[in-house]
Amino acid sequence: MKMDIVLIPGDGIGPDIVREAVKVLDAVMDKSGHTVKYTTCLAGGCAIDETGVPLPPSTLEAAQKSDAVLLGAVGGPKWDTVPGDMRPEKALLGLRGGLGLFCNLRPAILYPQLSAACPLKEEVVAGGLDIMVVRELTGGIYFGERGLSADGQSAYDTMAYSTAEVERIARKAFEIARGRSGRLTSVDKANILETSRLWRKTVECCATAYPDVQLTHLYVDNAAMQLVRAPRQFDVIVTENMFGDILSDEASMITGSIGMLPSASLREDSFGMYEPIHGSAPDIAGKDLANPLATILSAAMMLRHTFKLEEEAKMVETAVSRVLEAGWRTGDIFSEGCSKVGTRQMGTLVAEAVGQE
Ligand SMILES: NC(=O)c1ccc[n+]([C@@H]2O[C@H](COP(=O)([O-])OP(=O)(O)OC[C@H]3O[C@@H](n4cnc5c(N)ncnc54)[C@H](O)[C@@H]3O)[C@@H](O)[C@H]2O)c1
Ligand SMILES: CC(C)[C@H](C(=O)O)[C@@H](O)C(=O)O
Ligand SMILES: [Mg+2]
Repeated sequence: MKMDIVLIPGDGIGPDIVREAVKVLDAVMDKSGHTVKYTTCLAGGCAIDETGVPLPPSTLEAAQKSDAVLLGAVGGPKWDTVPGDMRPEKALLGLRGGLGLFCNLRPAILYPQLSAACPLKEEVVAGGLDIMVVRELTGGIYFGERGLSADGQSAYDTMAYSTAEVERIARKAFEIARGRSGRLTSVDKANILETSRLWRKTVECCATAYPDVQLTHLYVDNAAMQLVRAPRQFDVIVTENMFGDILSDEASMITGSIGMLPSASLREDSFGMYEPIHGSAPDIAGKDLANPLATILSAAMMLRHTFKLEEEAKMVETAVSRVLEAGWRTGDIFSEGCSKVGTRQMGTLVAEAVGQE
């Protein structure tokens, strides 16, 4: 198979971590005989600096023509004062919205080797943790009308959802839950928000087609609390855009670090954009300190979801597991008795472990 992949390294640690994921993808190509063509494109702060806009039309076009996109991260203090519509983060919304990527999968898996890096008590996570957060990605408050009054003294953002938008993400979540333990938690704020009441009603309607899936509803504040009290009660969580953003950062820390959580942003066909859930981490950018595993695991999700190469995806995940088993850790997941490595060495170790017997 020939894969046409657009790379968008972005800002901060973005280039560091994408470089390591490419190392690992190349190792997979060597072992599997597939071939890949990379096209590197600008988005985010670096695109503002080069072209004056966060998402150059050429980047969106290249992404549209490709099979899949691997993105690092965008943003940083340098661009924090630019007007809202021109911020680096707008590039992400432009890509997600422009490519129609409504379904964001964020798997929070606690590798048994990383139990010491999990901040929760041992007994709370005993038996492991494997939660799939299904986040609606092209609607809600991120994409609603917003504004600032002329005198700068008031502002608004609008959260809007249609039944159709809720239905398509709910169906995805039910399908995913059906393929796992059959438990689905829908998270909303139906005690306050009209959009959440529509969300809940629509999810309930969808549920009738999935009698084998056990559906429960939680308010988002309770869900945030339950995630640290008893995270093992969750299997698949489905929620709207902003709640999913916040809950996935929280879930990531239970797995040891935000540097461990990959994501896939999907639509109905096989195209996808893959990125770690964390940001550009300006505090550690360019210092060889970033954990590249979330990006490497995002590349594994790309092999699985876009290219349907399950075996190759598992090769990458097994390689990560083996490197952790051997005690190698970046600073964010380090614990006593382990060996500390930098971004580059972690990438090299995983690439070397790919396809090892
Ligand atoms: N998808 C994206 O591109 C994305 C996501 C979130 C934030 N951002 C942007 O990134 C910038 C920084 O945001 P922030 O500080 O709130 O969040 P962040 O995720 O960049 O960093 C939060 C903390 O986690 C650490 N961290 C993040 N990724 C890490 C990794 N791979 N290895 C080790 N440590 C890691 C950072 O050092 C920092 O201490 C902002 O401009 C924000 O808008 C972009
Ligand atoms: C940078 C921002 C737009 C983005 C989001 O909120 O979706 C990020 O936090 C993420 O989780 O991917
Ligand atoms: Mg986020």
